[in-house]
Amino acid sequence: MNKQEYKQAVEKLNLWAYHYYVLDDPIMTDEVYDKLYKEVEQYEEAHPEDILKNSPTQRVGDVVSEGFAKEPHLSRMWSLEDIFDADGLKKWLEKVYRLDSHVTFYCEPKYDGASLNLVYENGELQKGITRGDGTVGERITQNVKTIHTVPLSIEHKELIEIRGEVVIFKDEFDKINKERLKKGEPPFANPRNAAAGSLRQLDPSITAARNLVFLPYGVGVNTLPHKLLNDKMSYIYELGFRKPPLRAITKGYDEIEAIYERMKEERESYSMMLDGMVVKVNEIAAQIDMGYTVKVPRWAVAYKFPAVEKITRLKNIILQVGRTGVVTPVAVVEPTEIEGAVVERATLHNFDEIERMDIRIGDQVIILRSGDVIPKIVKVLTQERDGSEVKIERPTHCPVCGSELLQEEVLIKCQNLKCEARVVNSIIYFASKQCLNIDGLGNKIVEQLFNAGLVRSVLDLFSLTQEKLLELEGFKEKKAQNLLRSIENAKGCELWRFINALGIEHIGEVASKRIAEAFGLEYIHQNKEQLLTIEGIGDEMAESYLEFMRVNEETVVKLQEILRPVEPKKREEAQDNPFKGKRIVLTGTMSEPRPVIKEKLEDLGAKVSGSVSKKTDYVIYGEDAGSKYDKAISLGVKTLTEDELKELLQ
Ligand SMILES: NC(=O)c1ccc[n+]([C@@H]2O[C@H](COP(=O)([O-])OP(=O)(O)OC[C@H]3O[C@@H](n4cnc5c(N)ncnc54)[C@H](O)[C@@H]3O)[C@@H](O)[C@H]2O)c1
Ligand SMILES: [Zn+2]
Repeated sequence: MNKQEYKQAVEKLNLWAYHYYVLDDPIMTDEVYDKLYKEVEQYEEAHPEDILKNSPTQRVGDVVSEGFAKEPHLSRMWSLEDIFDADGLKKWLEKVYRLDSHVTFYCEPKYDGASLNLVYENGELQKGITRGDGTVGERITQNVKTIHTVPLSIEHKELIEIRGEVVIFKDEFDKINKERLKKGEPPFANPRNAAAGSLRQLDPSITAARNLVFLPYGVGVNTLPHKLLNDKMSYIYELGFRKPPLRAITKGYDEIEAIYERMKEERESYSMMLDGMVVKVNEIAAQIDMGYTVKVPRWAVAYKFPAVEKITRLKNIILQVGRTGVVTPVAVVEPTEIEGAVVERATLHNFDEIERMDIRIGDQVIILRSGDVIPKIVKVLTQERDGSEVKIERPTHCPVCGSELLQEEVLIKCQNLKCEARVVNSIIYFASKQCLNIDGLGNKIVEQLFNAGLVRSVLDLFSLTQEKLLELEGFKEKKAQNLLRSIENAKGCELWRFINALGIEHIGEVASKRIAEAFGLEYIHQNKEQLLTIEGIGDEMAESYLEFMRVNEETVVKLQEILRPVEPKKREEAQDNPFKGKRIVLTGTMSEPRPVIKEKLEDLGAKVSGSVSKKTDYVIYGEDAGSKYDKAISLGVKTLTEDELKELLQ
């Protein structure tokens, strides 16, 4: 890098940082930002006389935006030095040991969210302030007060600044984005930007609706007597703040590496996004001795996890037609490795989204892969275009059957009930785990049966014979017998599975269960009024159900005769008890298997469901409770241990 390139790099970094911090809408991946940042740092080390005042290395990156009152921090807030691999850790440890060779290390997650400083005085929350430039932040107290995991008062009476990260849990993030897409609003690029954007809303009711969670990681001004950071943090958690999913005291390189590997492995299962692990000197006296650079503490470092966002190129768009006829665009991208997996496909949601992003074939894009979900395109790097990119047209005809497509709100649909893609996918769905769970009837086999003309509808499955199957490629006696047996085994299934397997639009597993419970085998002959008495079933669902039954009654009756689904058993009215009529969610490992406890609670007249919402009355948790417990806390839902549950029943 020469001086000219250095100047350009600083400009670039500042532009990217502006989009990242101020607009909460980054235009570059962290990986690329971090790489250029490192290069700038190296240049500055070699040429200290050239260091520009506005270099990102010279200041904490956030900018204080207009619209909020400025508020100075009582003590400075810092950023963190980043390291990316074992070598980086070794070098950092050498530096630390040169300053003090006796220290131990406190390791905890590096949460990917927005920093927040809380000022408590006389045990009351006085102020909530963003990090800003580290010295002055934005006063956002009203917004902060809407966050359930921020206690409004604490048992600690002396002045204290409690620092932490505001995050959005992953499931909440998915929910928000789904809702935004449904309303035709642009989805957030990632949970970090969603959290930062939600925190800095001028209207606190928007912040309140986003279910933000506060996770403390340190203190500023304080009078705490503890000599170890670990003890300080334990005290903070005791005050009513949320604990991290994993923290540990480590002695040195090997132990730090071990806990880093563990956290990296486990992070998928945590409710919040992490972008690394923070390693901090545990001894407070040593921290004070080591002090700070212009920007970061010398006693802490962020040991980053491999990036989940990468830049790649959009090669093409393919259209998939689902069982309901919805045509979904899927992006084909240049193969890119993310965390060990090669990514070649990514979701694009729908055509409104394609138009909103103005994504074109040939564009450079940022893709995000988190967990098992299909990677998403979160950003188009429009600034990188060279003019050769090609616009994407909305399809007018079904790519499979050629019939004209219909635009229904944000969805484009093939209306042809006989469309091959629709039929094949509905058979696949019929046989899938959450429906009739027919072993051995996956995508490939269904396509084979369809193409051979053996199965043109789900009814045909039940007239398959060994003879016919043996004519197919790859089918030997054993395989044919197994398939026929698993189809036979679907008979006598639970009624809800049967209803779910019909694939009625808007009627999923939960609704199917409720319909089965409410009406039993009378499920066909219901009217709208009766359907609407079921909790969770609204207008749209009821109408879709009725329309389906009207059109398909004959097939449904035939299927029922073949499959003979069984009704759920009726329970007797429970006697009065604290759980009667209550909505309950179970989580974690309990003294008995959860289905057993569920059964007992249902005998008491409780409704046990799988996900926590504001309407949940109790979350009962066992050991290793995870995201459901977290969600209960963030929503303010009452939680009970298994022992407390038993006590209430005595
Ligand atoms: N994509 C882009 O265009 C772009 C632009 C600017 C910055 N960035 C990213 O932002 C980062 C730099 O920003 P930064 O200066 O805010 O630093 P940072 O976010 O990497 O690290 C410091 C912050 O980490 C947070 N944090 C989370 N857990 C913590 C813990 N356990 N202990 C202490 N702090 C914890 C705190 O809020 C602290 O302020 C880089 O990783 C960079 O990739 C990206
Ligand atoms: Zn079609």
